[in-house]
Amino acid sequence: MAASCSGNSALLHKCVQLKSMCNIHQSSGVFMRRIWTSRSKCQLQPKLQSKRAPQMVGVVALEIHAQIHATSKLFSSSRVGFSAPPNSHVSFFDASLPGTLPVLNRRCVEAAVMTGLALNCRINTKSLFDRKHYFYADLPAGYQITQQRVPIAVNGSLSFSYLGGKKRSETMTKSVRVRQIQLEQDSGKSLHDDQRSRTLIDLNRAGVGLMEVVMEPDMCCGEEAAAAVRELQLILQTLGTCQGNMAEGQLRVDANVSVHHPGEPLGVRAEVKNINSARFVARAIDYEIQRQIEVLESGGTVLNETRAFDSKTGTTVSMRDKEGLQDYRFMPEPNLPPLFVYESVATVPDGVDPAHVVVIDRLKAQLPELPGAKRTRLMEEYGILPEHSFTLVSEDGLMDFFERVVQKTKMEPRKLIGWVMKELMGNLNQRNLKVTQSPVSPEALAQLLNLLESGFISSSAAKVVFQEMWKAPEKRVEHLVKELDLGLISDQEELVKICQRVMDAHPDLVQVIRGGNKKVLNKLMGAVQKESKGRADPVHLRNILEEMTS
Ligand SMILES: Nc1ncnc2c1ncn2[C@@H]1O[C@H](COP(=O)(O)OP(=O)(O)OP(=O)(O)O)[C@@H](O)[C@H]1O
Ligand SMILES: [Mg+2]
Ligand SMILES: [Mg+2]
Repeated sequence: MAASCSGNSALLHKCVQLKSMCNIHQSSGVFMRRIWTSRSKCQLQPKLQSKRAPQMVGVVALEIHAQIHATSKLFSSSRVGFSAPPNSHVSFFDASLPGTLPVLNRRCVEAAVMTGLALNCRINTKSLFDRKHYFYADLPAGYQITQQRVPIAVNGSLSFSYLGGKKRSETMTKSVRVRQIQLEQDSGKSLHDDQRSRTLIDLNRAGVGLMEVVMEPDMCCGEEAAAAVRELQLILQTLGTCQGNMAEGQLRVDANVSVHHPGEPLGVRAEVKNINSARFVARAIDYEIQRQIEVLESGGTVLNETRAFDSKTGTTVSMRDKEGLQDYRFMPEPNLPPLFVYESVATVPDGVDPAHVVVIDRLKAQLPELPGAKRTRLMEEYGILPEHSFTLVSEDGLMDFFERVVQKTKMEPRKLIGWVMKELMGNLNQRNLKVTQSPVSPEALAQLLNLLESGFISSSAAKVVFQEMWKAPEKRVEHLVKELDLGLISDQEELVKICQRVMDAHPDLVQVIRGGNKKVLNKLMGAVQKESKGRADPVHLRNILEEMTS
């Protein structure tokens, strides 16, 4: 494998065909199955393969930096704003002027505790802050305040599901361990001015609160890691602890990747830093797994190094050697006392105002319904398919839209979901609109579906009305149906007349039906619906046509 694929382009080509073997629970959680992201050439050549040791597999762990959604920074009262003019949100502390001291922002601590609870972590009622030293122009103090020794939350898990399998229609469920969540400061930003060969520093981001979610090496391929990132993003957005906009750097992923033979100790990891989209996470990891396999198979060694993902070439490139060179000289932060949070109001010591401290029970009570629970409830309560529950939960506002329609209509949720997925989402996607921007309200859609359910209009007529509602949202649904003359034909004679006209126009079809081929009746029905603009009740129409062609 290595001999023929030493160049970058060959590697890239193979990477696209990467096979990642993952042992993973299926949705029932009862049995294990293997999934393949795609097939590699090697897998298709069993003769070559059989002489070799078992194939190496990837091992992946993520470290995710999530910017805390708060109005001010972690240790200062400066505002947090993504697109503010450079250096407009910088306090003396953020710029590390001598004599300034950190003051912990309670909102950031609450966000970390809520996130810890949502990720099934144990919350440390006493946690500590440390200094981690490194020298970058955008880190004015020369160190970052973080939580290396005792972080705020530990020993959690992140469960996520995604559609996988051969046809991408099976729900795969997986759980990865969360080692810890630590509170830390973000750095500033270096802006490189290539024309004048200089670097400018913007400290607006310096000191913004971050939660670093550190996972254990429990994943095996890019697809899994991307699904984990998407799920964490949704959880954080649901909690409101991070806005999760990856393009704006609110969620940044470092992917730790190694390869080994199953059953043997883990290999040396390389860390691909600062990946800013879930899709790139998948691509970077799959590339990196394949690169490391190539290196080892051609007799080389994998370096413990930091790499960067280049989205243009789809490759990872070395940034710096990590081992040995990086000594962070960790030390306790002398300007911050231990951080105490309390299990319940009852455990808050005398003399401390419970209103001014973080109480875990209080935050637990505020936890919203999380994405995983939402999906399960949607499937159990409304009997809808897993893939539909995914879309409902992932699209902002869609689940709320769906549930409001359910409340106001007599139509079965399982039938109704088709209207939401096909008609509503189809129209929104075509026009690049969000659910909240839909001109058709849930109430209006419910009225339309009620007319359909009560037999006042046919489903094809309802689709026409839906399009009209889109164009004229101010008009009442009943009014539109009348205006378009789309109510079902209740006059039997009129329907018989239309049927006769259609039969006269299609004598060939009538002959085939009379000859015994009853399936062709559907064609005749379609022609009548076309002629009547979908105004014939299908059951009634079938009865009439059956009689007239007998
Ligand atoms: N052999 C391995 N293969 C893949 N991932 C690994 C391996 N060994 C450790 N990891 C993962 O690497 C990460 C180590 O993160 P940690 O924050 O402890 O150290 P760091 O990466 O050196 O520090 P930082 O990136 O924060 O400066 C964890 O997510 C851990 O699960
Ligand atoms: Mg880390
Ligand atoms: Mg790291």
